[in-house]
Amino acid sequence: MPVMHLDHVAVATPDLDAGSAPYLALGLHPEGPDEDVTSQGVRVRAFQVGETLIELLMPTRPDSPIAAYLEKRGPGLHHTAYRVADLDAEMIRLRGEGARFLNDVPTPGRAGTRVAFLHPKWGAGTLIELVEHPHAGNEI
Ligand SMILES: CC[C@@H](C(=O)O)C(=O)SCCNC(=O)CCNC(=O)[C@H](O)C(C)(C)COP(=O)(O)OP(=O)(O)OC[C@H]1O[C@@H](n2cnc3c(N)ncnc32)[C@H](O)[C@@H]1OP(=O)(O)O
Ligand SMILES: [Co+2]
Repeated sequence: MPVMHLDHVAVATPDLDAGSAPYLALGLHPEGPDEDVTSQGVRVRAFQVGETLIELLMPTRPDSPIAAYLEKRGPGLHHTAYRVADLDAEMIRLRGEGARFLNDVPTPGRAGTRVAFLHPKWGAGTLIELVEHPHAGNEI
């Protein structure tokens, strides 16, 4: 069984500056510049907390999954993401356990990562993402 590591906790917000306020008050600082992830229609601002990031996600187009989430549920916790060393192998393993992925194949994520999402029904009511980093960060 692979070791899992909490890579990030994602929060949906309609406004990155307003959404940042609680984290700045907690004394956290953005990790680098905001990043547009065009494949997902989001702009991301990340705050490092230990080995985990809080990622604020703002939609950049109306068909973004984050725009749909904000419309239905309003701002709040969107998903948790777990770092894996080999995403393709982990997708095969989890499919063998009956997991229901939303992607057939990995898609680009933030900072050069490859990511895949599991359906919230499979995640017992939460959206779960798996993340593979492009370099040594995979050694977990
Ligand atoms: C920054 C880039 C990248 C990274 O590097 O980390 C990202 O994180 S991108 C993040 C945004 N991208 C995604 O979320 C992609 C995967 N998501 C999706 O495909 C869809 O959002 C979804 C999960 C399939 C939902 O799509 P939607 O059109 O809203 O479908 P439904 O309304 O039918 O939802 C089905 C079912 O799931 C519940 N739901 C939806 N979103 C969530 C959620 N975030 N957490 C928990 N549950 C969720 C929804 O309420 C429905 O439940 P029922 O009503 O009981 O059927
Ligand atoms: Co994510």
